Amino acid sequence: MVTARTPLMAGNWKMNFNHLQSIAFVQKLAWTLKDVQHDFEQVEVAVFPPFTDIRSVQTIIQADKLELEYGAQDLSQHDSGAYTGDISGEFIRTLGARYALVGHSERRTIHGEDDEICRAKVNAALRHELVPVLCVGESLEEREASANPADVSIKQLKAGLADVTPGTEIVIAYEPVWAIGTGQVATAEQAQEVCAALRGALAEQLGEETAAATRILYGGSVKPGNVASIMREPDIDGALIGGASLSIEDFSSIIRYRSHVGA
Ligand SMILES: O=C[C@H](O)COP(=O)(O)O
Repeated sequence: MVTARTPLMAGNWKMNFNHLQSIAFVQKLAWTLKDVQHDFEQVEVAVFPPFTDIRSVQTIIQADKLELEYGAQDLSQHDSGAYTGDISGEFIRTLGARYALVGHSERRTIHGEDDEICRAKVNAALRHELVPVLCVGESLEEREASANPADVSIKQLKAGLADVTPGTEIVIAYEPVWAIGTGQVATAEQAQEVCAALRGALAEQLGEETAAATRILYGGSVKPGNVASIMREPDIDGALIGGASLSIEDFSSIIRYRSHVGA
């Protein structure tokens, strides 16, 4: 059973793997974790496939009774109607998904999603009983221009959660844009500094109790070699993993960070 702040290792596949590849990957991941006797009560594992793979991933997880969770990489802020190309939270929830990413930096920068859209998408996810994973983080220019590296993330968090009420389950993912896909991971101290500030902002907005129960993930070039030091930080409750989540070896090693020497 997943309890508050059970570490969450979330693999964001981005636009990788077609539905056939997704079936093979999920099966192999499950076998690998079974072989190493992964304890799903200690670390929750979730995958975020492209929309077209979600049904296949659901079928494998249900048929083999796997303890993996899954979610969508995005969702529409609308529920139904004339929104060509959009996918509603209701469709995603009907496929058994638990999570939906909102405001990933690639959505913000490539698709122009601003804080208002993210706010509407967080609300749409909650309307359909999906747990929104709100992604926040600063670009390199923003980090260099600001006295406080957490300023941009706090602004994005407050805007995205503007309509959320205390006690609601949400997940925050801090992803400094300069660390995504670059191999340039934030140091554990840099990540902790911003995640602690985000927890403070959550306390201001939703109260101490909700802040203490909310998982805050770090994302940006997480690999088997750096995950243990990141996970030692008190305000980091998991990782949102891009590139390394496409390799069974790397992703399962990240999931098993507790077994790393010195972890
Ligand atoms: O959603 C995942 C992040 O964008 C991190 O991607 P990355 O691990 O390839 O740097």
